[in-house]
Amino acid sequence: MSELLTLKGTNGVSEIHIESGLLARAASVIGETFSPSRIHIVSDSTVAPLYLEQLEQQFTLPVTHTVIPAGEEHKRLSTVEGIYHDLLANGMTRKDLIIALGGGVVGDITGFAAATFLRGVSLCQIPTTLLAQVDSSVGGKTGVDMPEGKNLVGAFYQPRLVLIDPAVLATLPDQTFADGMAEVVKYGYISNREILDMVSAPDYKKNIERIICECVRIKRDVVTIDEHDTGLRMILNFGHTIGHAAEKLGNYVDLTHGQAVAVGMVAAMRLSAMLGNEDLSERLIGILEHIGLPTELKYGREDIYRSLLSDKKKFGATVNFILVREPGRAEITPIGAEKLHEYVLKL
Ligand SMILES: NC(=O)c1ccc[n+]([C@@H]2O[C@H](COP(=O)([O-])OP(=O)(O)OC[C@H]3O[C@@H](n4cnc5c(N)ncnc54)[C@H](O)[C@@H]3O)[C@@H](O)[C@H]2O)c1
Ligand SMILES: O=C(O)C(=O)C[C@@H](O)[C@H](O)[C@H](O)COP(=O)(O)O
Ligand SMILES: [Zn+2]
Repeated sequence: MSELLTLKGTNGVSEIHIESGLLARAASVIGETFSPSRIHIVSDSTVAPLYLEQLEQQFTLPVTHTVIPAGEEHKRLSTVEGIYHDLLANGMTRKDLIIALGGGVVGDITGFAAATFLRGVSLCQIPTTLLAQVDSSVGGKTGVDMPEGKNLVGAFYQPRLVLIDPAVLATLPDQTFADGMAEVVKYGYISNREILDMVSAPDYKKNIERIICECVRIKRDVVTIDEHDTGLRMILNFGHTIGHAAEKLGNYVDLTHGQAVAVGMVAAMRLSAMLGNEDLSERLIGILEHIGLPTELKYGREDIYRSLLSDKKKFGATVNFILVREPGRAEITPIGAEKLHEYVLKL
């Protein structure tokens, strides 16, 4: 199975290749797109020992790298600063190429470094987690977490190339695979209910390539319509308003992003029911349990409410909340801060 999708963004076209075994011939695909003088690869301390050498040895031009410590708690500005120093020490110029080899953390940090270093250097994403393959490597959101909240500093910056090799998922721990499935379930609820049937099957992992292609296609279509998150793109935030609040309360270590999205989607379904819509939380909980994801918020509701006030969908005293009233279709619903407070306390 091999798929090529394109996404037209304001800083150019993003080509997204999906094919098992692609990492082994990444340099030849990269050579068809870029002609840099040098390449700098950013990876993390778990992914680098598994895949960095395999990638580096394919190039004949100078290749350097930065290996950052693995983990969400390192998705912060000081890590980006370290990458800038390595880029400068290795003489990277504007015509050169930066590659992100890793999960969503490496992708978001490296994307932000590429967007800002010398005011913009070409970027290739090679996502190695399911979450990064179905979501974070596509669409150009880059950035870092702040103690005050999730992803609060960043930039929109499209990678010129995204190389998705589902074969690298073979080394993922089960829990990290499940994290990616949280975003897959999100796509099912916001856009294509057939995904929900696929992931409910006992052997859903067998269909993972098909699932990846469908999720990437949905993300490509949404981002093409609203690259800068001013309207439709907000549906990709289903489960994230409360999810991000929980991630921050756990100091980015107690819950993974995927786990936070899982509990955030259940909370969003319950909140939707409080607004008079059909309660869809029971099936969602069943699917998440089948995948191995948590479903219940472990933090005080008042703390959750305070924490979600840093959400990027808040405008004045209103938060644009993402609701699903029927599987496969999401709605952006403005909720006043006072009402939201009342609902969150009842979750
Ligand atoms: N930019 C976006 O549009 C977007 C979308 C969704 C999520 N995100 C961000 O993505 C991040 C979460 O990404 P994630 O779940 O990939 O986490 P992650 O990058 O921390 O990766 C999870 C763990 O898996 C390890 N790993 C990665 N690939 C591996 C492999 N092939 N084999 C074995 N281990 C491997 C990593 O080293 C890490 O320890 C969050 O910061 C979230 O905010 C961004
Ligand atoms: O690409 C998007 O848009 C998304 O919302 C995808 C989310 O899965 C992702 O976690 C994103 O980083 C959240 O965006 P944010 O703007 O709420 O930080
Ligand atoms: Zn997400």
